[in-house]
Amino acid sequence: MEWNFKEICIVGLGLIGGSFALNLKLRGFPGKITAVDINPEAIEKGIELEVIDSGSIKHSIAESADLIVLSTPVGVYEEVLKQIKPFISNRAIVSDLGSVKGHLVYRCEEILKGIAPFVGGHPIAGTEKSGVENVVENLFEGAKFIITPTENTDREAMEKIANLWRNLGSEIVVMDPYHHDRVFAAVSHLPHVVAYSIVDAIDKLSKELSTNLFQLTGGGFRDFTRIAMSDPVMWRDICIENRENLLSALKTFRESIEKVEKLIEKSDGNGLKSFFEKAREKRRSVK
Ligand SMILES: NC(=O)c1ccc[n+]([C@@H]2O[C@H](COP(=O)([O-])OP(=O)(O)OC[C@H]3O[C@@H](n4cnc5c(N)ncnc54)[C@H](O)[C@@H]3O)[C@@H](O)[C@H]2O)c1
Ligand SMILES: O=C(O)C(=O)C[C@]1(C(=O)O)C=C[C@@H](O)C=C1
Repeated sequence: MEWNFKEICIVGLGLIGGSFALNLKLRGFPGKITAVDINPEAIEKGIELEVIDSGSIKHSIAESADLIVLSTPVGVYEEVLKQIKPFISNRAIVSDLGSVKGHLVYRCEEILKGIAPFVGGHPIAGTEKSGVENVVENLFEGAKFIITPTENTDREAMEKIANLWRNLGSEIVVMDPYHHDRVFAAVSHLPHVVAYSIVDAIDKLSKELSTNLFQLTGGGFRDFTRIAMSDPVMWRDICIENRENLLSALKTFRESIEKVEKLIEKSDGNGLKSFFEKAREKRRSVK
């Protein structure tokens, strides 16, 4: 296996940054792994779990890295890049693992102009948990890793990032950054917002019925709302950074809800059956 990098510094050592570090180690990455986090406990835990070799709350730890990977919530990217900028070596590449790309990728390129090449990336794997204490072995194995180049992207840097993720067992998909945001507004951001909203609705219904409905839930509720246990800061930032695409996906979702609502109102059995059949076939086609 060719690794191309000698020292990787992860900025934001949470579930995803920590899982990235852990799986680099499990796959035999021979170099050093360091991390920066505003939370000293994340660094302590990362060292204790042997996920990183060393870490700090100071950005200066990144100065010997030849790869710096952002894995904070997307809302602080700008602040983080400005803080780390003075410490980026002239050999380093900067990449990220964030859930929103589009304008953010261009903003990162702008901040790093003349300093380091930036390669936007997004692993399509995760869990509803957060924090380095919840790292997952083989999280990226068989998962897609989206790379979002722009017309400015350094192709050699991009190939090195693609190779690194292939080494972790991921399948590389190359996508335009703005297209990425429309796609993931639909398949990831919309379901999360809907899951949080379902919980909100059931909470209201609990009050209406003077019954704690959450004590009476079964598998349907559990399967549907697992992701409503996801980190609120991460999802706040995703919703704001991908606002336009998410609003447009929500509009389409509202049309679907209105459609099924009308069928129920009319007690249209055939209509409902065909609506459910179509959705069932689509869902069954997804592995
Ligand atoms: N959780 C998922 O399923 C998932 C999947 C793919 C991508 N992502 C993306 O990965 C990134 C990280 O998500 P996560 O689930 O690991 O979140 P997390 O909450 O587990 O970890 C985020 C870490 O960033 C640190 N942090 C916050 N602000 C910081 C700052 N200014 N400087 C340095 N560190 C800071 C936090 O202390 C925390 O340790 C996000 O951008 C998210 O969109 C998440
Ligand atoms: O499995 C989960 O808990 C996830 O939410 C993972 C998930 C997703 O929506 O599929 C969440 C956000 C990411 O950017 C990528 C993956």
